Amino acid sequence: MTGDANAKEVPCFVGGDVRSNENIALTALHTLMLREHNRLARKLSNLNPHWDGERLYQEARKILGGMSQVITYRDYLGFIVGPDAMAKRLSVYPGYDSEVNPGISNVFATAALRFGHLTIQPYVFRLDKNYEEHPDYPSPLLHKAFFAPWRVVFEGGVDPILRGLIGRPAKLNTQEHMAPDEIREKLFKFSEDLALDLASLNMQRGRDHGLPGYNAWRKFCGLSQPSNMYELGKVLRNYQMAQRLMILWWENNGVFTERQKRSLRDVSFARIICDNTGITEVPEQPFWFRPRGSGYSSCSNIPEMDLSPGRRTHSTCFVEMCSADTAPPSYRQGSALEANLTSGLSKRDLKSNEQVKQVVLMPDSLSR
Ligand code: HEM
Repeated sequence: MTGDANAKEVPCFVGGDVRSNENIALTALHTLMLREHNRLARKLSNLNPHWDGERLYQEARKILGGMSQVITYRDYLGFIVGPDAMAKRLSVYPGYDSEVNPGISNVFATAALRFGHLTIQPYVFRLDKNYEEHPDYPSPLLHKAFFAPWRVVFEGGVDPILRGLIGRPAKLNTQEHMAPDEIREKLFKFSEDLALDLASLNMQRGRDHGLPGYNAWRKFCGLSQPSNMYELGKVLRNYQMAQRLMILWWENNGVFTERQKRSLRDVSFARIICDNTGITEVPEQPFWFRPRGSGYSSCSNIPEMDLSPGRRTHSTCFVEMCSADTAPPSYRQGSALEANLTSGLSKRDLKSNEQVKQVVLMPDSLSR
């Protein structure tokens, strides 16, 4: 499915993993390597006319596997880890060591290698043969290039895209420019029912995988472990960001007033069911199973949360009553604030309260 008016029906490329279609730049690289495989197979066939198809495939595949390691280790990694790490850890292959566990560590896949997400440009550049913006196929915004194989098939093939990858730089990674909205607000916008947020996915995936927190990794790297706002500001070289990070959790000072916190502590899952469904009788403790009867209450007996501490006369307010200028910073910045801990998103990247939209999930008959 795509939301682009020019989109044409083109099945996804088959590449062993559906992600070969994830964006057209990735599709272009997969296509390049696939062509290289076939080119090698043709050459090998000329050299060894007696080889059958299976042998040609396996030999070409073996060469390509070696090629991809040479290029990754010799040509790419040096730019990522720097010459010292290359010299210390990646210089000469020391030979097979059965004691070395070849598995990738959890933190590498779930956090470290995802550094690449901060190098993503908001456009997929497409350049002509002079390495200038392509006159016929301009560079699409990234969200218009997710799962869009039709752009490769009908818009000039892979050459303009490959020129764009080598003829334009990766995004510079700074505290003020971390993840662009193309991946924060519009990830897979046209192929998912709701757009996703890659920075949030990364953080949540870190929690799913039980990764230790920021200070644990600083310790691992021999760095200090900030324990208050001042120290955090110092290591981030950004006191404003440290302050925003420190007020994330709902019980922290400055997020809710004391009255609001008291009111929040009265919240109950039973009441939420009553308020948002046609159900009129619920167990007071929905997580404790008991057959209907004792322990069940009519919704009219279950107290509602008191929203009055959120009236707009207060300097802090419940989010649904706030306008952007009266909302405390934690709300103005929305859930993306949390992203700052690992990715340091800029204020301008963060969602303003005005942009928070209500999601209607209930049929009309049930909404009150
Ligand atoms: C347009 C470019 C990219 C997009 C849209 C993208 C998107 C994604 C998505 C959606 C995931 C899964 C997130 C989750 O549910 O946890 C992911 C995982 C990942 N990404 Fe990217 N990514 C891109 C580029 C990159 C780059 C350039 C790198 C590294 C150089 C990278 C490294 C990774 C790694 C290591 C994972 C975890 C894979 C796994 O453990 O299965 N990504 N990416």
